[in-house]
Amino acid sequence: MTHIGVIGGGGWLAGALLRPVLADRIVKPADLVLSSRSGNISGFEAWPGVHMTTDNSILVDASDVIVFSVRPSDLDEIDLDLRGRFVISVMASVSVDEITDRFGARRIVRAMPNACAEQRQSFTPWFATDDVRKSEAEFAQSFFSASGRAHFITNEHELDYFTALTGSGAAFPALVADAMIRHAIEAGIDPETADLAVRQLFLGAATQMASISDTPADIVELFMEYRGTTAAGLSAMIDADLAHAVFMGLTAARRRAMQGAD
Ligand SMILES: NC(=O)C1=CN([C@@H]2O[C@H](COP(=O)(O)OP(=O)(O)OC[C@H]3O[C@@H](n4cnc5c(N)ncnc54)[C@H](O)[C@@H]3O)[C@@H](O)[C@H]2O)C=CC1
Ligand SMILES: O=C(O)[C@@H]1CCC=N1
Repeated sequence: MTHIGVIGGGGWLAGALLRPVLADRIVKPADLVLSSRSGNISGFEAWPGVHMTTDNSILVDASDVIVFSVRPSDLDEIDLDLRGRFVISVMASVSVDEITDRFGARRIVRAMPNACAEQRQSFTPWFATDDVRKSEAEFAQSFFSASGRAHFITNEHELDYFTALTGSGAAFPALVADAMIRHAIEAGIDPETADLAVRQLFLGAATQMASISDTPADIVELFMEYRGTTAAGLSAMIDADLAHAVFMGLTAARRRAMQGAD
């Protein structure tokens, strides 16, 4: 894979995915074309060789790999003939069948990264149609590995589930973190310290959960066994059915992901 074109290359997710790819030299700046509505894309100042355009047909002509990173609602205005081309899509809720219907491409990788890609900490499940060549699948794996953990899956429907579970990135943990910060402020801790404390807590917790073999359920059990302050807090949260709220949230997000592009 040599030349990469990213439609919607000025967006949040595209930048988060591409900066690690450029930093790791998986793609050379001169081999990358980004399209946007304005043609002026910031965030790539470190790689002045990157090409930018407002014209998606120029991008397609210059690229071996065409990456779609626009919002699903922006697709209607994109009219391209991609028959015989290799396409990677990171768009939520847009199936490979829809991409084939709209653009004619059959060699499609569909992936669901999240915005933690910017910190190289995305979890990125990806699916490939049967027609995708080995070299293209290898490119997809290395492209997404630059920004986190890329994970090949064989069932496209699971991507809609992962859109809810992990595509949301920091959003769901941030909701819990914000509730903790607000509680700390109500308890009299100054807002700056509360913010610092909870961010560090989440960093420590995430680092620990990623590095030890105990599951999250094991960690809860371990603290419950102390029958101390943490167990008192955990018991109250379990009694308040925190898990129910999480299940409701993930179910709503999955339902939305399965509704398709609108
Ligand atoms: N932001 C996130 O955390 C995640 C986003 N996604 C998916 O990634 C896609 C992009 O999302 P974001 O980067 O967050 O959105 P965004 O709004 O930041 O970026 C989309 C970009 O596409 C550009 N664009 C729109 N129409 C265009 C056209 N015709 N030609 C060229 N560029 C065009 C827009 O100007 C914008 O810069 C969406 O489909 C979303 O579902 C998937 C997982 C996570
Ligand atoms: O919230 C959204 O719809 C997109 C897809 C996954 C993350 N962001």
